[in-house]
Amino acid sequence: MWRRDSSALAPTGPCCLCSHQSFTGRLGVTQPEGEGSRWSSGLWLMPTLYACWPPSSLATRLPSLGRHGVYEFSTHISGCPWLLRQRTKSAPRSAALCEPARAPLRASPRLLYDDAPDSRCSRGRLPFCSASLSCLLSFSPSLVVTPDWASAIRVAALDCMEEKNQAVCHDYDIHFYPTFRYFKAFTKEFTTGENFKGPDRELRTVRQTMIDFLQNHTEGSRPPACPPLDPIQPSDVLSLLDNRGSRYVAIVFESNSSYLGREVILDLIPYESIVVTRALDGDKAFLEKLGVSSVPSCYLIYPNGSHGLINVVKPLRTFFSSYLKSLPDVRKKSLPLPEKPNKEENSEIVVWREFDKSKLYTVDLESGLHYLLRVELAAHKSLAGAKLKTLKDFVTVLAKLFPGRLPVKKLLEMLQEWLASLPLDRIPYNAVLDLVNNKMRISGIFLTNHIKWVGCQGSRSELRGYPCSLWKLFHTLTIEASTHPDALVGTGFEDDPQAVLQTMRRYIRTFFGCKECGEHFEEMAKESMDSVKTPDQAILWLWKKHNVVNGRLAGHLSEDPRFPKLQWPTPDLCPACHEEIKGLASWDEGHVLTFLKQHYGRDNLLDTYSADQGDSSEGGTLARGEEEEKRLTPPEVSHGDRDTQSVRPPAALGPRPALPESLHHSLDGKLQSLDGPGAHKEMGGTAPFLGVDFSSLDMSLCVVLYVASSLFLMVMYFFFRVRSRRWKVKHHHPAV
Ligand SMILES: Cc1cc2nc3c(=O)[nH]c(=O)nc-3n(C[C@H](O)[C@H](O)[C@H](O)COP(=O)(O)OP(=O)(O)OC[C@H]3O[C@@H](n4cnc5c(N)ncnc54)[C@H](O)[C@@H]3O)c2cc1C
Repeated sequence: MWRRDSSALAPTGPCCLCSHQSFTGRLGVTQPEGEGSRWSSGLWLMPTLYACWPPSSLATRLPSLGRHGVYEFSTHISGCPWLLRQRTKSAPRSAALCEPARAPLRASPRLLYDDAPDSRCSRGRLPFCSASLSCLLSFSPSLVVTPDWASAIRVAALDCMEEKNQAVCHDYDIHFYPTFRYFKAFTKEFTTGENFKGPDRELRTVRQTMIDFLQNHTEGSRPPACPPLDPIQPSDVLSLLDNRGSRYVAIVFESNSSYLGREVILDLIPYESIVVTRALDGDKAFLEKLGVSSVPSCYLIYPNGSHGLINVVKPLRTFFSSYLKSLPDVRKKSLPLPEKPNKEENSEIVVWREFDKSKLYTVDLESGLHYLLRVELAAHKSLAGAKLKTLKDFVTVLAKLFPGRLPVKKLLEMLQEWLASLPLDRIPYNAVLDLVNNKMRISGIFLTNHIKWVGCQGSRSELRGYPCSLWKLFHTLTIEASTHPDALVGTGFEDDPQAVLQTMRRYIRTFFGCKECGEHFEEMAKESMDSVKTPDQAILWLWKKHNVVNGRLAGHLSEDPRFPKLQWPTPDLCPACHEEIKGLASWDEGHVLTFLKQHYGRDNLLDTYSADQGDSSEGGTLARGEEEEKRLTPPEVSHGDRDTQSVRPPAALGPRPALPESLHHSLDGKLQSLDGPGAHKEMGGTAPFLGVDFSSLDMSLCVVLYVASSLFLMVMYFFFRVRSRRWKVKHHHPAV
């Protein structure tokens, strides 16, 4: 039976890292497909104290984990069953695990997950919980340090409380918790690893120890992905200045004791077209010659040979890294995407639209709304019960809070009023579509009927798009709810600080085409949405959760290399949002809130690229020849069993790679059906009547004729009536 010994949990400094521990690991093990070809070093930590079980070795456990286990073991430096468990979601995470570990572990390396903020575990909110294993379990192991470093050094945590792990813990002779062990790259033989030797267990110390550990690899044994970390000499700097190359070279000048340069070097590992190196500040005359008056400073050599110091608001790691990552042509190395079966789709040309990332574009929000109302909802043949309620509430929130252009707002209001006045408890989706398409042709009501991404455009057609616009829409709604508190009066949502979040949550759960995303979001919502007590907290909640998703998806196939998933806003967008406490990057939430209100506020909305509202002839812009703007009107007929399945967006909508394979297949099937004959028939373009197709023009003429003939009949009626009266008066002979 395992036993908890809370007295032994006390953070007794170096004692927790006693040298007699041993812990094995073929960490620094292989990628599955490479079998030894790609190696990285690794660190394991043992954050909780529990007794261990009888011996067994990790090596003997590996075969039983199968290929998947080896994969987990290698890519995340873990063969830990709990990691597999986390992956397969077979066992729920236990929040209760936080509890026993709280106080005793206060001084442990809580900031190991500094780069993956989560409200339950992040610094400041639940500091005592922060070192508990369950918090660690919440994150992808590579995030425990930072995803950018993952190809050089990986981190995994092993829970010795888990019965399955106790044999391993015993085998490695783990007695104290947390225990950190380092395993060098290319380690083939069984080794117990190196113990962490540091003055404390703060994240900064652990991170710096990791850097030392990486640097201590000899030249040939360093993980291939890890760039040289030693400083270069002034003569090397001079030769770099003389040589023009095809990429940027950044040189961080710093003092001997600084780790900033090495951190920036590691931060830039996944980026191409840039090399980062570091030099020390020993030779003052040389620094003066370059104009370096203080350290740390970053000197940049541009591909065209020009060079100079870069200007950042604060000389901090995040600011330097963010600046370098945002240089023109500096991109995240792209991961090979699975080949698309359709060659024609492959050759699609994406027209690039210049945009300002500090602005919000109406066209993104409207394209998102178009997709949501005309494509995503179209997957549901009819709407009833909870589904209908979700739609009604969502449209109400949209109608009251959408900050965009008037014709779109009017359309949403019309839809909301119609839905609210419906006596029915089941409506066909087509009725909604008729309204969205404004078949009544009421002037001043209009929503674009095609996709055009600007701030949400991807460098490839399958990246970004709709999910990006959805995030932006939801952020905008939370801001509107906070800045216009009266907007929801009379809707039943007044005084509900969670109104937008809960409505969004239900929309995502019920209608969002990416089911997996919906499940992830639901998990986060369950965890902490209820803690939101004010509209401002709702803004911050969504911002934090979006960053959690960003953290989880960094390096994922769905990541656009041109728009890497970063913790947002980046320092260049909001320098005041970032601060450093004890060497650790952190957020100033007050400034973040101000920034979000400005960024997602009405005044920041740009109408550039938006469809001309006067041109409500559906697809005016398309007619102007922008080939990549596909109309996305689903067929009105044959919904079949679509009620239960999602219509996958065409290539332009993303995030295709993020979706599970099975979903791809079903969605592709739907898409093919959309591509079939008649699939692109315009909604409202023709209306069949007595077997004859009438065009919109025919219908309009009918209405005009109808009105004209009614008027004519009325005029005739009054004319004859007046005439008959006159005739009566004229021929009236009063009786004598
Ligand atoms: C609710 C929801 C859940 C999702 N879950 C998953 C999932 O589980 N798996 C998956 O593969 N994909 C998921 N997605 C899709 C994924 O999050 C991205 O939307 C998609 O990969 C496109 O990424 P992007 O680069 O356009 O940036 P996005 O993450 O879509 O962000 C769009 C824009 O919002 C701004 N932004 C970024 N971060 C923040 C922030 N923290 N706060 C405010 N604004 C910010 C930036 O300007 C950014 O360009 C989800 C989408 C949504 C709407």
